[in-house]
Amino acid sequence: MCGADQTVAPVANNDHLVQSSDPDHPANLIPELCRKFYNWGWVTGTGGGTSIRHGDHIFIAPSGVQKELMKSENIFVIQWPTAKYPATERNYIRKPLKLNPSACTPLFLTAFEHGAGCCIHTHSQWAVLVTLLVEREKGPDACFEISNIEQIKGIPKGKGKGMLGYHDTLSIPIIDNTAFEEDLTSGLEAAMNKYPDTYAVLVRRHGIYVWGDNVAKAKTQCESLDYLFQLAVEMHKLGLPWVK
Ligand SMILES: CSC[C@@H](O)[C@@H](O)C(=O)COP(=O)(O)O
Ligand SMILES: [Zn+2]
Repeated sequence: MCGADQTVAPVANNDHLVQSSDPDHPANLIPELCRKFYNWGWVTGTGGGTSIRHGDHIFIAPSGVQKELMKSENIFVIQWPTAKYPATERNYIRKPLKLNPSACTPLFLTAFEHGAGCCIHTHSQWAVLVTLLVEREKGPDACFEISNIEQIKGIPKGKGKGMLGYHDTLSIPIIDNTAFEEDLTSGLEAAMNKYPDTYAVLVRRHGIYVWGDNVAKAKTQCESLDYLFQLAVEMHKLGLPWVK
């Protein structure tokens, strides 16, 4: 098309940031992943979610919506890097009308500060049950530990350290839940500082935050952990120890 009457469509609210025909674009991947996570019992009843960093943009789902029905047009975009607090000053460069960003946003941003490319939050019942089986008396030292199970090899030893081996012990720190999601942020930061090699933090009576260098790693690590939590619950019922 050419000629003097050619018009340029106005750019409204940076909508182009969530419009792509690439299925791997974060604005398409987040809804697609959440549909899978819903079917796995990870994000039912609006709980849980996921966020992806793509260059200097963070893609975040809205709050309180049916996560499995979300569309790319519902996605928020934040310019990265950004301050985590206060919420109102977050640098949203795309904000869908009539929606609020996920209450998990400061927790996702904490994972990105830690070098993650994707962070997944689930309300998996296996994760919740494991937090109930680990003794609470251990306080800030509470950790889920398991060894000598093949699937442990799906979890990294730490950044640039390769994957855990069959005989290694996997340790996932557990923090206490809070009344409001964003108040979990300091607990998450403390657990990350105490366990700098961890890629996940369990939240007692709530679920888990899992992150990875990219989407595939965050997803497969989250799958491996969920497998291990389910196995651990069944082992507990049979009186089998988690660590050999
Ligand atoms: C079922 S309510 C769950 C929320 O309080 C929270 O824990 C959660 O995981 C999702 O928060 P959201 O703000 O909808 O992204
Ligand atoms: Zn939650």
